[in-house]
Amino acid sequence: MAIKVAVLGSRGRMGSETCRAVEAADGLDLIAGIGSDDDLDRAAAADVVVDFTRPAVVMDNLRWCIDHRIHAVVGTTGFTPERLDSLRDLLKGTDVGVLIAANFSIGAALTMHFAQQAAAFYESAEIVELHHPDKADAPSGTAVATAGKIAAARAEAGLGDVPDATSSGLDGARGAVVDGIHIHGVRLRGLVAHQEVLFGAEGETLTIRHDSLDRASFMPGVIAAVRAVGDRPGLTVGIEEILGIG
Ligand SMILES: NC(=O)C1=CN([C@@H]2O[C@H](COP(=O)(O)OP(=O)(O)OC[C@H]3O[C@@H](n4cnc5c(N)ncnc54)[C@H](OP(=O)(O)O)[C@@H]3O)[C@@H](O)[C@H]2O)C=CC1
Ligand SMILES: O=C(O)C1=N[C@H](C(=O)O)C[C@H](O)C1
Repeated sequence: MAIKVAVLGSRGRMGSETCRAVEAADGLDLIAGIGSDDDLDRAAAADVVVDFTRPAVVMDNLRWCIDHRIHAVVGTTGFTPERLDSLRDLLKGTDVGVLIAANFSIGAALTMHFAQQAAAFYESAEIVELHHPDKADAPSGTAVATAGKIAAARAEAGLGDVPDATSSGLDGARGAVVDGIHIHGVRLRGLVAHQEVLFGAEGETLTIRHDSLDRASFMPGVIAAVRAVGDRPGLTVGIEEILGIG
């Protein structure tokens, strides 16, 4: 039987791309596209809700999904450790699956995986994320997730703080610091979603770069997550396990 899918944020950049991908996918049936003015009850018959909305509304959407026993695939950014803990609490004792990924592209998942592997070998690490200028949040969710993985690998390897002698400068000149890793954000017309992870040690640097040139790049991951989420009760963070690199 087809999986019935509702898309929240269906008139947005990612939501509209997702509606097209769901309609084109075998075994998936798009039953509702929901915008900010629409009643969520239009999604009540869905097996899976896909959320590409805004950090400010996504938690309310997920509470509604869990209350209605509907699985959710979430690409919206803004998931702090506190938000993830509160979702785990809400999911306890249910068979609902929620899968959240800051980035559904294969290349971004591989970038994070490679960055985590490289992190233990380099004294310095910084991230540059580059996006279209209509993006509302900074730094990107992908950069925040990447910083978390690098920081965890550094801690496990016993590395201390990244070296940085800056003692004076303009606010923001060294980027935002997430888990001890500096993240620099670029917003430029013409871009979609791009990230460079830079590592440095004495006499060498390593740069891992990923470019999403089209939002189509996110769709294989979204569709795979929609197919998988019903068999994964509880909270899944990232698509690494679905790709077999988790
Ligand atoms: N995980 C991933 O792979 C990716 C994640 N993202 C993330 O996805 C999110 C959306 O990005 P993007 O599509 O570019 O943003 P857009 O601004 O293009 O789309 C967001 C949409 O959400 C709608 N919306 C807002 N509130 C609600 C609500 N309560 N119910 C239903 N719809 C609502 C908006 O409608 P309205 O205009 O009417 O307010 C808008 O159409 C961001 O957090 C972004 O970072 C983006 C790309 C890839
Ligand atoms: O807003 C975007 O466009 C993107 N958002 C996600 C993020 O913040 O990491 C994923 C990707 O970078 C595109």
